[in-house]
Amino acid sequence: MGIEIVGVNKSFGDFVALSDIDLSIPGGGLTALLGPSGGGKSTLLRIIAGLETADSGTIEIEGRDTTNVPAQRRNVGFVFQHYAAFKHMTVAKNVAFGLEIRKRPKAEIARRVAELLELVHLEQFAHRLPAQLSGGQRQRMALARALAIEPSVLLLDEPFGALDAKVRKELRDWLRRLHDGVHVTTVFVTHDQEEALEVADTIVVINDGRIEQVGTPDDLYDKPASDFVLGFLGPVTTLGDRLIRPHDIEISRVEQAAVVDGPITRWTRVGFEIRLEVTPIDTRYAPVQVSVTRTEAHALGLHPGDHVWLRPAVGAPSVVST
Ligand SMILES: Nc1ncnc2c1ncn2[C@@H]1O[C@H](COP(=O)(O)OP(=O)(O)OP(=O)(O)O)[C@@H](O)[C@H]1O
Repeated sequence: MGIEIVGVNKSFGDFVALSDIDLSIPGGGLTALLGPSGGGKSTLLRIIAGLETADSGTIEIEGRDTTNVPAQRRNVGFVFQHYAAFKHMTVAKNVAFGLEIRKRPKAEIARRVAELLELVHLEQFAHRLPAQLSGGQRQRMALARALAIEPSVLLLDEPFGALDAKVRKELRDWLRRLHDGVHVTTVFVTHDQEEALEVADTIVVINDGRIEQVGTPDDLYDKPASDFVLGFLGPVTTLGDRLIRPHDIEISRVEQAAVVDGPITRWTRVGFEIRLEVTPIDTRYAPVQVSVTRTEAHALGLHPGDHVWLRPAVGAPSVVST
């Protein structure tokens, strides 16, 4: 059933943080709220959790209207970027905490904690203190703790944001696998488009307090609804009067039907990729950035200064430049 958000607005003083948000988050899926800093992602997540109240609108979680239900009764698990663990308690005690305050039988708690620690691959760290874990291990403990109460939804606010790139990458693969095993409706906030494209089933792009687009990673990548979405998911350039990705441009050294033509005025090698700038002879148009692999450049016989003809590759997504 998932989460139904209808007509949510939120302002802080004069500042509009969220404007008329309507959103259905599918049950059992992994949904990313993606957008630039300050766009309103965390505010929306906190409203779903009940940590913040909307000025208007309703929130339904798994078919139950929770708009006026306090956070602790919404049955949500929440993980923040900087997880506040109980420093004096062992990892196992931290994970058990939610079950202990719910006064579950001791044997059940012990069994559940063992299961959860296995799930997050921390079995051998059960008796350590949080300070004796790495950042990535601490976030995994936070997830185990959030999952302990068997929440109907799991809400993650930049859960890997404070970790270095390599650990982030490992944890995002791990989160995907964990979710494939647990299937709890999960919503996570990220400003990293690669993280969202790689991990999520559904991506909600949020900018300036509004939803720009909702779709699968393929939908967003192949059919961006706006120049903002196209630009947010990776590098873009202008080709004539359209925005397009630099690797979606077909380049030719022989004259062909083209949007623009002109000399290669810049040539930069970055690993396997060559980034070119072509300055159109038609001065109404801006220089175009084109990306080709070294193999392609070689096959096409391209060199700095060559005159080339550019057009969009067949099926390449593009939007009118505004
Ligand atoms: N309690 C508050 N009081 C005043 N302004 C707030 C408050 N909480 C958030 N804001 C403002 O609302 C806007 C949206 O914040 P929010 O944290 O939701 O954005 P975000 O998209 O999650 O960005 P980030 O990735 O930087 O956290 C920001 O401009 C922020 O300054």
